[in-house]
Amino acid sequence: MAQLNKNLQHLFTIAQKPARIGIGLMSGTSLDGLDIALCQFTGSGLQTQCELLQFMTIPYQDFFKSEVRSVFSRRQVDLEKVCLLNDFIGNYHAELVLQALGQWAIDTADVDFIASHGQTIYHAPKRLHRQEGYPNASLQIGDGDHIAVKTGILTISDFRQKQMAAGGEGAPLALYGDVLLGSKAGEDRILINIGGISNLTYLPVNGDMSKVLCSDIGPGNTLIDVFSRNYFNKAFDEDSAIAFSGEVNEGLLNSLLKHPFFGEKPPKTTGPELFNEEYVRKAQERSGTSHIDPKDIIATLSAFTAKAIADFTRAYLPKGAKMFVSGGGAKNPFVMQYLEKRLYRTTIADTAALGINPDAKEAILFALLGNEALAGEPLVVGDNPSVLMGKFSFAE
Ligand SMILES: Nc1ncnc2c1ncn2[C@@H]1O[C@H](COP(=O)(O)OP(=O)(O)OP(=O)(O)O)[C@@H](O)[C@H]1O
Ligand SMILES: CC(=O)N[C@H]1[C@@H]2OC[C@@H](O2)[C@@H](O)[C@@H]1O[C@H](C)C(=O)O
Repeated sequence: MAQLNKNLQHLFTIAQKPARIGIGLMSGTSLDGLDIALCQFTGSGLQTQCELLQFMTIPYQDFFKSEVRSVFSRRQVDLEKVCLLNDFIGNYHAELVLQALGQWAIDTADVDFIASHGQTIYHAPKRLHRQEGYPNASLQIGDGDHIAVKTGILTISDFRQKQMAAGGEGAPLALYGDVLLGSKAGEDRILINIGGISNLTYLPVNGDMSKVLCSDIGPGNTLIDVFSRNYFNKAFDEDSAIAFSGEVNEGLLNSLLKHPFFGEKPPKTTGPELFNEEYVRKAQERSGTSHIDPKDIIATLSAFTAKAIADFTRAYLPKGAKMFVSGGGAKNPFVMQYLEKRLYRTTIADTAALGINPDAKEAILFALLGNEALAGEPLVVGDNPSVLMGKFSFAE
């Protein structure tokens, strides 16, 4: 029988290891930086044991942010810039991985794989684009071959395409990680991530996979960030200082919540393609609040994030479930307090209570999906696409 070539032998060896070291990379819609999670895995599927060995977020420089923003969630872009950024981001993320490994004093040869989300630049489920004959679509850039060649580490990337090919909207992939790491028999749980966009996974008390629900909810920090930048020249509303100094405008809040997306049944996905500056401006026009104090806009947008979560929870999830929050929004006290007030009968903690670092959760998710791509079996969770995701890039 012919020998497997070197790449396939390497793949085979890693796939058969009893334990694997993997790096998960997440660059989210907030564009704050690259999250890098170094994880050790034993087993796969529902038997997965995952230990977070190291984690860091390397903040992006302003130049990089503005380059990405020039194409991010925009319908009209400089196509050459998209092409350049795809390779540039792959290369740049590889450099950041090498930087992190250097700081942790870990040799690249000790890492079995990198699982990279890339940078979403456009997310277009059918519910958004509504173009006859076109499928659900989503585009993540930051090419995996560049990461593999530059780091010398087997890289798995572009996870969302397979999930869409199998009928999904390409998100939230948190479903798979939350089921594998977050379920606990005897406890009704809601795992919620408040990043640029907020999403949640409901994990039922009896482990009934047909009842698991994972969906985007609406804006997380994205609108708060945009308006903090525009009006206050701040990347975000740190510790809700601006929101606490303003007042929620109920007219604007109601207008923001009036969009068919909120009435659509979950699971559903969204992004800054919908929840953007124009969305807010239109809501302001409709509610006659175009000239209110910018502090009140920030307070209202923070309330919008929290109320959308509370409304979703009340509409679709059983009372009494415990809520565990992750993502940067968990550090926004205005959002958290508003949520606690609206869901006063719900116990709310951050995912640290489950032993999951709330900042690292999404990067861990991708490491986990990489581990599954190597050694797992497609997970069956209700009607959700049951597939292993990710494309393999070899270093040589
Ligand atoms: N101390 C803080 N006070 C208020 N907000 C904060 C604080 N720290 C972080 N944030 C918010 O969290 C955001 C970053 O969140 P996170 O890193 O979870 O987003 P992301 O991973 O890019 O998003 P997504 O999950 O949508 O892809 C910041 O842009 C900011 O809005
Ligand atoms: C297309 C895309 O990048 N979506 C992100 C975004 O950020 C949060 C929310 O919208 C979620 O659907 C998803 O990311 C997480 C990691 C997910 O797929 O679970």
